[in-house]
Amino acid sequence: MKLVIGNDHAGVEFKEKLVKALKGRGHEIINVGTDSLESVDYPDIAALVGEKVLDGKAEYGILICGTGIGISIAANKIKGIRAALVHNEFTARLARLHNDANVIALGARVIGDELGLACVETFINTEFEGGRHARRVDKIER
Ligand SMILES: O=C(CO)[C@H](O)[C@H](O)[C@H](O)COP(=O)(O)O
Repeated sequence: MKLVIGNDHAGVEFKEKLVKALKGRGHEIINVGTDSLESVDYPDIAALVGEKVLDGKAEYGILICGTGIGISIAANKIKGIRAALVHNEFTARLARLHNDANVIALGARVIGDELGLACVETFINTEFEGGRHARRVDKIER
């Protein structure tokens, strides 16, 4: 699957591990995050990831900052982006099943490497359930 990943300075190490693991599982990764520990502003990264998802260059986006909070707030300002801050496999699954989220946000200073990878795999492998949830997602979009 084609995925776009973006991170700020707080998420460099976690991003590197995640990218390595995802590539190892056959995914194609577009990296628009920083690879340096020098401070950058997470809204700029959220914008880059949002653009790739909306352009169809990637099926899903992955966003990483220290907590996942700032970068998900920023991404959710972009029309058409539904970013879910996820802390476990349950919320990763529900973000797709019920919310049709197209971006997963993770906190590098919150989540462990293995759990973060499991969350991403669960997220990208879960289909939107539609039905009553489609009506609600439509209302969000409007
Ligand atoms: O978690 C974040 C935003 O929600 C960011 O990744 C930053 O780490 C956080 O804002 C702290 O910023 P700092 O410049 O690294 O102190």
